Amino acid sequence: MANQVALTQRASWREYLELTKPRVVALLLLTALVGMALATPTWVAAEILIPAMVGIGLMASSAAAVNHLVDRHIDAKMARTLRRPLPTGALSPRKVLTFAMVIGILGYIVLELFVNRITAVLTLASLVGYAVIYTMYLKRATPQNIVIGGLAGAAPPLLGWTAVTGEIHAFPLLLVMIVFTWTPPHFWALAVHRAKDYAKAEIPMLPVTHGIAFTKTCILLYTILLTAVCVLPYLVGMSGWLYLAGVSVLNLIFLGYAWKLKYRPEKLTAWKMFKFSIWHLMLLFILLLADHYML
Ligand code: HEM
Ligand SMILES: CC(C)=CCC/C(C)=C/CC/C(C)=C/COP(=O)(O)OP(=O)(O)O
Repeated sequence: MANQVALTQRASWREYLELTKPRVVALLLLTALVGMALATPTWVAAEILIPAMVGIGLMASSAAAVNHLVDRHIDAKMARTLRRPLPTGALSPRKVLTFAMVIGILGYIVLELFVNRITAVLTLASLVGYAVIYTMYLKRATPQNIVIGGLAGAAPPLLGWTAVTGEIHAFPLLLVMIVFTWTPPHFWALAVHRAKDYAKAEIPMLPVTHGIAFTKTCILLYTILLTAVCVLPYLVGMSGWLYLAGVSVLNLIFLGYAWKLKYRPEKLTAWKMFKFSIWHLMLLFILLLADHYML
């Protein structure tokens, strides 16, 4: 009996954790950390680093939980998402709403009290951008949904920077541009792989509205654009040769995938490109960090 109770409790913890899209939030937090680090020549003071990571992490998790809540009916129609806590009935909509509100408000208070107003307000704007503008409106309205909605997910490097300096600067905006141009190849590669799922759920993702061939062309064009945007931190003197050399290798591999997907696709090329997109962005931000502290 006691074991049974412990098992139920553990299962429910896992479900709340799943609501927060933990791996996505972890990568968002890495980009915020790099935004903080690049804002100062020394290491970031723990008094800012800890509350900024906690506050941004809580608010991004809250946005992810709202996305689970609002999308529960379409998630139930797609093979990839039908085992989520709301479609399975493991959590009720009321519990998810309460959870999202509690962690969202907590995150805002942490940023407002221990970081600064500008970071709190910009993080709130990102939460609204993803949970309301993207999830409730754009996702169902236009195939450009993820391009525009991508701005919310691209904001964390700027949030990190403002947490340390209290002001907006062109340097973190370059990092925002990198994540912004990375998002279409990241998502459309997955959408090509899962096009049937999105069609079944009647979500107007690009492969559904404009076909697979056109989506692959867009992926290739955005990947070329991303390659150019990634050079900007080096050109403005924000990063050095270590970043430039590393990011060039990453971009060559990413371009290779985009080219293969368009002209020589195999069954799993789109899925492999999606998987690589995550390594691409993670290693790119680690390179920025290494370049900043090692050189
Ligand atoms: C509008 C923008 C975005 C859209 C539509 C999008 C879409 C998706 C989707 C549908 C998945 C799930 C794939 C699966 O079920 O395996 C995914 C996975 C992922 N995304 Fe994104 N994404 C976006 C932006 C971002 C951003 C900004 C980041 C981080 C900086 C990110 C990081 C990740 C990571 C780490 C995963 C893997 C999660 C896992 O393995 O559980 N995404 N993305
Ligand atoms: C405060 C702040 C920084 C907010 C960041 C917002 C955030 C969590 C962005 C992640 C983007 C993402 C995973 C989109 C997928 O949604 P989807 O509904 O298209 O994918 P799904 O079908 O897997 O749910």
